[in-house]
Parts: sequence; structure tokens; C-alpha cells
Amino acid sequence: MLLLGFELQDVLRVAVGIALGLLTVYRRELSCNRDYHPDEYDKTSGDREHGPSLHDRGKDSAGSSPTRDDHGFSSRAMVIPRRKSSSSLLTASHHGENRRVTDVISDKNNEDPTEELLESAGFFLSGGPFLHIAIAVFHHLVLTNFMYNFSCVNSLLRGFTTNIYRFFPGTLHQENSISQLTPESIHAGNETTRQDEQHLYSVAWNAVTEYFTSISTKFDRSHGRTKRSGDSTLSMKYSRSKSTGNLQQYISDDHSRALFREMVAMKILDVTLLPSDAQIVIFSYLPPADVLAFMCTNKAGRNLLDDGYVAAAQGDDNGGACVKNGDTALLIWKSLFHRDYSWVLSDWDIGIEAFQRSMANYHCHQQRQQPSPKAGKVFRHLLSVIVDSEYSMLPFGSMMAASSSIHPTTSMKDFYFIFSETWLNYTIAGCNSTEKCFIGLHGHVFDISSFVALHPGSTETLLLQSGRDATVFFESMGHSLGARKLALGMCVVVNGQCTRWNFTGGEEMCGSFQLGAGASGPPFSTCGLIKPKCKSIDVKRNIPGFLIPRKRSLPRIQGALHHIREQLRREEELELVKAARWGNEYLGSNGLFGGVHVYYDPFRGWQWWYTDRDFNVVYIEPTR
Ligand code: HEM
Repeated sequence: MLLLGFELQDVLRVAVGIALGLLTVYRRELSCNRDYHPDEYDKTSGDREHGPSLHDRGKDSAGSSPTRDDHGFSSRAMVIPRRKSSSSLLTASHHGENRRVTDVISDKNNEDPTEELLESAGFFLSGGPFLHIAIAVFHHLVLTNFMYNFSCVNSLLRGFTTNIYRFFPGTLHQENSISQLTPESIHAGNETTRQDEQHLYSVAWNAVTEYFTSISTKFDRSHGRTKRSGDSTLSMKYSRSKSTGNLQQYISDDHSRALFREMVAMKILDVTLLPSDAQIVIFSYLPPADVLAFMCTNKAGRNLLDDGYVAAAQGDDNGGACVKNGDTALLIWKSLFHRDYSWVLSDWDIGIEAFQRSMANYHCHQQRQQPSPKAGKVFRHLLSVIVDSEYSMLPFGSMMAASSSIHPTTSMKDFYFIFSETWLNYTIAGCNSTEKCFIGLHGHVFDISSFVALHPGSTETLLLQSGRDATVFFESMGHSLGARKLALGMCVVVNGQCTRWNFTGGEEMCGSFQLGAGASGPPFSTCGLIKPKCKSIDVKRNIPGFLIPRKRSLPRIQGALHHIREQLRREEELELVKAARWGNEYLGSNGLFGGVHVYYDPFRGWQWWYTDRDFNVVYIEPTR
């Protein structure tokens, strides 16, 4: 049964239900048998050894006054205690209280037990236990699965709608605005919702058709083909099978957004039917949790969004021959990475240094490792995001040529989640000097360079813990609210996932906000890394509790893929042991300030660093 998907709890419930049912049948059988064999029970009716029988007691109580036995006690005093349930009847009979069930039921002067008995019998006769079984089975087979699917889809839709409302502020009353598009809508203004929905559907359908037609027209024109009028369906069909790269240049963002708005309005979101470029644009407006939720809804969703899965399913590791869906998934996760994280590697000097460190000596990698084409492809896409970024100050144009030598992972989705877990220790690794001192607290980065010499808990304490996430140490010291407020002013990178957006700290709730990589950048979601100069953060950052907790708390964990987090944690433990052993062996306890620290470089794997006695930071690439 377990194999069929039943949970242990359900199996137990069914087993108990069956046992109860069988017991009921058995008891009913027993009761009937007593009725059919009165003599057997009547034989002992006068037996006083165990006190008066129920039968006798009934006779006594039928009289006007209670009878007395030889000792002068009233026979009422000898009444057997009330039965709590019909099951106690069996026990009583067993001990010699021999009385027929029918007698008890017909005993007019002993109404309480009779009612109880009838009540209990009614419960069993009504099929109570079987009802329990039926409910358990129904609950498992229908409700559980249904509710799970419903909640998945519901949360997904809510996510879509929320984001759409956030990014398209003018769409709060979409139905109305869309209804105004055609004369029919004016006419249908007071009609039923169903008619409205039908109308919305036709409007959306027109929008989709128009969208495809416009793409195919442009596509045909660009290939010097003349498109006959009325051939739009055909062109549409063909245009959808063209590669994403070709189509992407003809898509205007506004059009895609308008299309998606229409689709949200009609409450049908079959995104898998859209062309790849529209899918990329649409998913780039969603938080990763919603993208994952969409991925889990069905196989089509997974095919669309999991580039690692598609490649694995095809047994494909040759990059170029990757199926189209894999390319779409790769591009979707690339756009999410671009939106949420890429700026720290291209527009933040500490991140740029970290990236340069990763890229240093890449030719050594080339010699040591066989390049994987699929991983090389992922890396090329990453480079295109980081190096070609509008904020980029990197001199890495030539790196593209060497892209096949570095292969962080074969899946862009995995890279996204690995980076979201490791970016903090990766970027600030080694930043623990009095000139350049960065520390991680509750998922955010703080520049404490100007404060380190003033720290009441000594400069050395801070230097020892900086250059990495020090939340546990910070919290273990029980820093006061004043210390926490002091830290807020030094925050340089805010992790959108580790903030409490609803936290007001007793103050007025902030109004709507727009987040972005830059203050004037496009509207991004709250899920990635944000510059504190961003307007909305600026408003909220000084509210205690928003960035870091007001009092001693466990470290805030950002939402990411659990299995990736767990795997990294396990690997980190092993690396720490290896690094400590290496430190003892090669440097000795006198050669180090602090210990040998480890961090995960998303481009190159596990790396170590330590501070020598002259306060120079040394980075080590461990040999594997
Ligand atoms: C941005 C980061 C930090 C700020 C702004 C900060 C600020 C402060 C302040 C204001 C105090 C005075 C006591 C209080 O008000 O709670 C203090 C004490 C102290 N801090 Fe920090 N601190 C930071 C990080 C750390 C870290 C990472 C450690 C690592 C262990 C640390 C260790 C200590 C110690 C040992 C004391 C002395 C506690 C005592 O005397 O009771 N601090 N810090």
C-alpha cells in the first residue's frame, strides 16, 4: 500500500476502522445468539452469589418500595454500576450478571442504561466505523492530492498576480481597463461575470494572435519572404519553432508585458504555449520561488524551466545539440541571475575583485581539467551577463575566448541557487584588514572599515571574524539594540530574501516600493541583492528589525534549494577539517592570524584563505 502512495497514517486508520467494524459485527452476532438461547442464561438468574441479577433487580424496582435482603440492605444499593457503554455488558455477563440484552432494552425502570445501549448500538448499526474508513480513504485519495495541487497552483497564480500588479501599477483594475477596449464591453458593463470572462478571453486571444502575427511578419520580412495575407496562422506556426536567439531581437518588452497582462486578466496562464522569448520575459518578472513552483506543477513546466533536467534526460552534454527547451530554461535562469545577483560581480568593487580572483590563472584550469561543452556554454552566458553589464567596469572582453576552460556547473538553474547560497563568503573572502574590513550579518554585507578601530569589543575580535559571515559570533556576544542600530548604517549589500518587508517596528508601514539594481534601474523583485541606496531600502533600512533582528536571534536563512544548501554545508565541514589539517601541517600555529577559512567559489569550487602574521591575506587553491 505504501508503494501505491498511501501514508502510514492512512493505513493505520483503515486498519483500526476495519478492526472496529469486525468487532461490531462480532458483538451484534453475540447479542443475537443470546436472544436465541434464553435457557442458557436463565439458568443462573437466581444466583445471588455475585449480587442480584439485572433481571431480579428489574422485578424489585417494579414494585412500589425497594426490597431488602437478609442483611437489611436495600436491593437498590446492590445495583450494578451504570454501564458506560454496551461493551461493558459483555464484561458484566462474563462475570455472572446474566441478563438478556432484550431485557435490558425493555427495562422501562432503568432508562439510562437502556438509552446508552441504544445509543451505542445506533452508532454501530449506523455504520459509524465504516464511515471512518470511507472518510480516510476519501481524504487520502481525493482531498490530499486535490488540496496539494490546488495550493500549488493557487500560490503560483497569487505570485503571478502580485508581481504583475507590482510591475504594472496601472493594471489594478484590469478587467475594467480591458473591458473599455471594445464597444461590446460598454454594452456588457452590467452583465454577469461569466460574460465578462468570455469577453476577456476573446480580447486576450486577439492579443495573442496579434502578437504571433507581428513576430512572424517581422521574421518573414527579415528573411526576404513575402507573407501572403491570411497566411498568418501558418507563419505563426513556423515562427514559434524558430530559435529563441533569432526571435529575441524582434520582441518589444512592452508587447510581451501587454500579452501577459491580458493572460492574467483572463486567468489562464498557459505560459508553455508562448514562444520562448515571451517566456523568458515573463519569468524574469517572477521571484525564483514562483518559478520553482511553476516547475513543479507538471512535466511540461519542468521541461521548460530545468535546464539540468532536460540535458540529463537527453543524455546531452555536448552543448550545441541541447534541445530548445533546455536553451529556454538556461536563458530564463540567466535573466533571473542578471536581475538578482549579477551586479555584485560587475558593479561592486569587492565583487569585481572576487570575480577577478576566480578568473586568475584560468589557463591552469584548462591544463588540469577537461572542459565540458555544456558547462562552457553556461559559463559563456554568465560572462555575457557580467562583462556586458551596463555597470561593468571589467576588462574581461578577452575572457570569452577562454570560456571553455572554466565550468562551474552544467546547469544555469543550479548556478543560480549555488550563487545565492555562496555569494557572501565568496565576495568578501579575505576582507579583514583595518583598511578593508567587510563582515556578513544575517545575509547582508556590512563595511566596517571605519568602525573596526572603534569597536568596543576590541579591534582584533572584529578582524578575526570579518571577511566572512559572522552572524553566529555577533549573536553569541548578545549585542545590544544600540549596537544593531549602529550596524545598520554600515550595510553595503542588502539581501532581499533576508529582510522583513512587513516589519514596521511600530512605525507607519512604508508605502509601495520599487526595488532595483540601481536607483533608476528597472523594477526588480525583492528576491536578490539590493543596493542600500535603492530608494525603497533607504526608507526602511533604519527601522530596527528590518535588516537585522532587534534582539538575539538565529541567523536568517534565505529561501533557496534545500538540497543545495545541505550539500554545501556538508562539503564545508569536510573542507574545514582539511584546511585546518593543512594549516597545522604547513604553517603551524604561529604562522596564522586566526585559522584557515574556506569559501565556495561558484566558478571554481572550494577555496581557502588565511591571514599570515604580517596581516597579508593568502588565497589557496586546494589540490584535489
Ligand atoms: C557590524 C558589526 C558590529 C558592531 C556594529 C558591533 C558593535 C558593538 C558595540 C556597540 C558593542 C558594545 C556593547 C553593546 O552595545 O552591545 C560591542 C561589543 C562587543 N562586540 Fe561587537 N559589534 C559588531 C560585530 C561584532 C562581531 C562580529 C563580534 C565577534 C565576536 C563582536 C564582538 C564583540 C564583543 C566581544 C563585545 C564586547 C561585549 C561585552 O563587553 O559585553 N562584535 N560591539
